[in-house]
Amino acid sequence: MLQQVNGHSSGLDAHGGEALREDLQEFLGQEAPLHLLDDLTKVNPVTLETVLRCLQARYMADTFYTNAGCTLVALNPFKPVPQLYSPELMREYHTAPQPQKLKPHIFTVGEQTYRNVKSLIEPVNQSIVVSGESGAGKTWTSRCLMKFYAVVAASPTSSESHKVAERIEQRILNSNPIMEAFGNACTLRNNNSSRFGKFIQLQLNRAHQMTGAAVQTYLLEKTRVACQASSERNFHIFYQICKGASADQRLQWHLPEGAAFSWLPNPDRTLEEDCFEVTREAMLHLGIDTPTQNNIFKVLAGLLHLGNMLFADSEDEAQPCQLMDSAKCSLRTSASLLCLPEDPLLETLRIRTIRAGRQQQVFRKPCSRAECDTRRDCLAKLVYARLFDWLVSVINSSICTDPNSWTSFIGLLDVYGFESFPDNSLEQLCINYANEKLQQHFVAHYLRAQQEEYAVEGLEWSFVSYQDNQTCLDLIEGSPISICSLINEECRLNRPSSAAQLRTRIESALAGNPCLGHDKLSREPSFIVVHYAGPVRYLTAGLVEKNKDPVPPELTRLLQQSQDPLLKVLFPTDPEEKAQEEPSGQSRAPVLTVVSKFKASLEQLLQVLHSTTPHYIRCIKPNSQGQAQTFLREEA
Ligand SMILES: Nc1ncnc2c1ncn2[C@@H]1O[C@H](COP(=O)(O)OP(=O)(O)OP(=O)(O)O)[C@@H](O)[C@H]1O
Repeated sequence: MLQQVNGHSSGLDAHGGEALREDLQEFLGQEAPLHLLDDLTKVNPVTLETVLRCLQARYMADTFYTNAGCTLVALNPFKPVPQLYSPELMREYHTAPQPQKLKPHIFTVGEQTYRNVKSLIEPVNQSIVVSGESGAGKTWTSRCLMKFYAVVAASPTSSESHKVAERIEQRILNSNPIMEAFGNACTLRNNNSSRFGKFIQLQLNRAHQMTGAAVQTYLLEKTRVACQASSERNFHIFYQICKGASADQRLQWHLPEGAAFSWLPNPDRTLEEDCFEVTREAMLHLGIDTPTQNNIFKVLAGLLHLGNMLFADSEDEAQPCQLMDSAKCSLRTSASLLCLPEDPLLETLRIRTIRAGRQQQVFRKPCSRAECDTRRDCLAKLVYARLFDWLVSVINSSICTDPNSWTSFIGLLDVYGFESFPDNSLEQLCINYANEKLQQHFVAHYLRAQQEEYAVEGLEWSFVSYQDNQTCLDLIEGSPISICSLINEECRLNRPSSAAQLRTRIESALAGNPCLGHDKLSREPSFIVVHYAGPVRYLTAGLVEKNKDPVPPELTRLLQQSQDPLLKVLFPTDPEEKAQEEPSGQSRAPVLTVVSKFKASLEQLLQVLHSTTPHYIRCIKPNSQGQAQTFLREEA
């Protein structure tokens, strides 16, 4: 990133432009050795064209890792390359006197990080930030790094401690199939797409052996339980139980072969991720016994039947909507699987209770068909999200050790990449906000720190102006007014406001920010945020409601009545919890919106990252079809 004074200027005056073209031609003329350039900073001149040519040449030569200064670029091979991840190779990088002299690899990053911990130079704790778009290989890379540490952070001398490390290592590795079964899904971009972010803290003792780990997850895409985009699927676990259940289990869970579920689209598509046995095995290893597993799967089957409960429009507004004839059986089955009384389940879905007046009188109001659907979906999302959090806590209690037994850690961050769809909403806003924060962290750490270091050392160099994304972050999260504060304000005031009004409020309050734009041609009310990775158009419709993520208290109370052992754990009848569940507008407690919770967890994460020495791996998807040996530059 740093440019020497005597090097080639990037300013394109007439002579400079000519010089650059000549350099470019000269560079591209040497096609043959291009793939041997193992550091993109050695590419000269550094242009999009030359960098992509270099990566392409390396990809075609089956060389998937390239340094880019302090970052490692990882190209997704889209084919198995077992020799690249063998334990022998791990040991080779681990024992090399100077691993950075070996070919670029994620193991170089892994080993460098490990040596940093051993060196005890502050900050001792390390983090590896794995970034890239969906399907680029972040989860794969994180998994490989975990395997690397499981091998190199085990003690070769003491067989007892080796066993302990292996046990912990195996448990840590076993957390992957569970989290992927419950948190990953097949999307248009990736058959095994993580629908949540995660930070794994690998904990090391004084002897630098792995003694435990802790997982923190971020923003599970729970809407997927009840709503899947066309050609996408629900979370893998639903397909696993439908495909992998035994005849006996099918009877117990009411899942006859070929049963159709509205929340289970594309069931005919079989993926390697559909392996129920792998999930069950991993759960067993982490201490989730067979009866508890069966309980989990029974509840999930209950949710599938819940999804088949379709309501008909009510002719009289004063009367509750009726269930469609075909859905009556689904009500019965769902109620029985969730151990809920049938009538209260139906009533809760179709009748809203409102408290009003000084005495908080309770009124019952029949819901419209759309409201019934929303309440049904909300019930499923509520159960699934709590189940996911509970699983993460079970995983943590199985892989965590006594806080006194570890002294340092290596954190692996696998976050969702930057997203831009034709229509974007709150989910993308949060994801892209997280990416802006990480980009800022990256910029601050490498570019600014290094340039300042050069200045202090008096080295001769020319200042490279880099894109600082503070303006964009001010727009999203700044104080006192930002997009986040404005949508939070709408939630707090709980006033009726249309999508158009929200757009106007955002546009007028933040007009001065150059990162805010608007799409004149857009028919739906929207605003544009010019992110570091490109402009994204967000629709304002539904933003406030999604941000509130309201859970009608009747739904929680209903689930607290369940006789199912798992649901009893997920929905305890704790008075404090009851108070928290009060919907916005009825409670005096400050509204905890999706955005404010996400912002708080992001700030916590950044604090952890700031306290560590960071390392970056940027995963790149060479084509969007997932094909090996294909590098499509226009898509990169
Ligand atoms: N190093 C690799 N070797 C072989 N195949 C790989 C490698 N990295 C990724 N893949 C393939 O690419 C697919 C997508 O990778 P992965 O799931 O890690 O992407 P991701 O960046 O985590 O995506 P998302 O953000 O959607 O979760 C994998 O399922 C695997 O088939």
